[in-house]
Amino acid sequence: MTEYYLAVDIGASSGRHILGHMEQGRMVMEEMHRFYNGLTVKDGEACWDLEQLFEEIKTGLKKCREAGKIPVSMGIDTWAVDFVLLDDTDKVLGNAVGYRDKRTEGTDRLVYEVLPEQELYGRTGIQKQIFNTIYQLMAVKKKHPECLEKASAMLLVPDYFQFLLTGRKASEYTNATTTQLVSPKTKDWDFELIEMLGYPRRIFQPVVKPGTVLGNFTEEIQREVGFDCQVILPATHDTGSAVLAVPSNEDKTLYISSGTWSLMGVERKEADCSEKSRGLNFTNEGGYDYRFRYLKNIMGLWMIQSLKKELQDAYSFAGLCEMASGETISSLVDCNDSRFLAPESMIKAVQEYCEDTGQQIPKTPGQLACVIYRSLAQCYGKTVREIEEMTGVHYKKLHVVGGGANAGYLNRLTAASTGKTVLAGPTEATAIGNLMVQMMAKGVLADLKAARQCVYDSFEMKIYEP
Ligand SMILES: Nc1ncnc2c1ncn2[C@@H]1O[C@H](COP(=O)(O)OP(=O)(O)OP(=O)(O)O)[C@@H](O)[C@H]1O
Ligand SMILES: C[C@H](O)[C@H](O)[C@@H](O)C(=O)CO
Repeated sequence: MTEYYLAVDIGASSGRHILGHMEQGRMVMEEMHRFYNGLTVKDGEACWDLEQLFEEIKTGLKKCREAGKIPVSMGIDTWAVDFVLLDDTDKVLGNAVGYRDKRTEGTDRLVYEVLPEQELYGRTGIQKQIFNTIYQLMAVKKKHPECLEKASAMLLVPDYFQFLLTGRKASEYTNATTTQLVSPKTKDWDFELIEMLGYPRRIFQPVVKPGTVLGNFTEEIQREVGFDCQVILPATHDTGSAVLAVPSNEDKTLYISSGTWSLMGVERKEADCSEKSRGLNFTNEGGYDYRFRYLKNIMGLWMIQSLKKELQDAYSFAGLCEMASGETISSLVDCNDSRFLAPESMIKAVQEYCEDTGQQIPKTPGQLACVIYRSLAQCYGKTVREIEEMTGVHYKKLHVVGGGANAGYLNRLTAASTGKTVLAGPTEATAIGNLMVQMMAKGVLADLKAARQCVYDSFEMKIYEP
């Protein structure tokens, strides 16, 4: 009988339930449910609708039952850094504020009053992003101290959903590292740092590795969805899952996990917490098997997503990409400029940047998309050179995984700007990486090497030469 495994992969713009099984040594995937995700404003704060997302999670589970494809196990991954605080009756305290909200403005200074930025990087290895959990908790401490006082637990978003399914609280390691409160040496919470910052120690749950069996569904969930299954923690940070599925067993592999963000980097055995690395704003995110993802967060296709939304979804992603490829405008923006993180209008933000820098102002949808794609590609080129400088390795190929691997024009630009052969795909890398960890935990895939070989054998890649 076929054994199914279920990955629930929720990105910042969409979520999906993907069932996976093995057939003659290959992984076969089937999409069971897909749903929208995005931020909505509540009490003046940009929030995730976690209740709605949990409903979608259960809807997808019911669809598996209806199809007669009940998974042996399941696991959830989402974007990183965001969390909920729970009181001692497990009720959520305050809003589920999203990382693009402005509440963290100025909280970096408050953190650095406790510990200088250089020291913080030296002990966590995590890139400064104003939305990291460390700064978000400082915002809560400043604006809603009563929430921190009442809190008995902090759970990152996938940990929270998995708690709702099983009744068990834990902090999955790969996602926990994005809080900037975990030590790359001990792979555990840095309680000294946590206490210095005045965050209550009691709210931090035990850190557990991907592959941990969290437990079975509660009786209530079993009754509602109509079956029971094990919850096995994947790399719950979606980037952690996506990078697992980069189809290469070569020691020196360069990748971009391309979705809402473009996460460009390499895998390393040790974290580089040096001043030089901090200066270039590289991060050392915790990965499967205690590998580190040495990478840079680049603003990514969020810019295209925002453009598409602002144009009232009049064009598809494929359409925008195609239109952009026919344009000749040469204006470029610095994608990592903070003005692009959460602008009221992405169109205006791009146009103003071009105006401020004396470049041609893009006007049409095609021109706007062209400027964004070209700017992303330029940023990839610069980042590759920095990675090569930091690692002392010359890379020949660049793997692009995630939804952005569909963007043919961007892939062509990327090959040109980096000088690397671009291998695009798989596009559902995050779900695949999620499934890989469950299958490794169950012994269906022997180890990471075998699992990556299986991805290579199972999914197509498109090749773009520089
Ligand atoms: N056919 C296509 N042509 C061009 N671009 C595409 C196409 N399909 C998807 N994309 C790009 O991929 C992006 C979606 O990627 P993906 O589905 O991995 O994101 P996500 O899961 O919602 O978010 P996250 O990266 O946070 O996980 C879109 O924003 C779009 O820019
Ligand atoms: C904030 C983002 O969630 C995070 O940095 C990124 O790695 C991600 O999760 C992309 O989906």
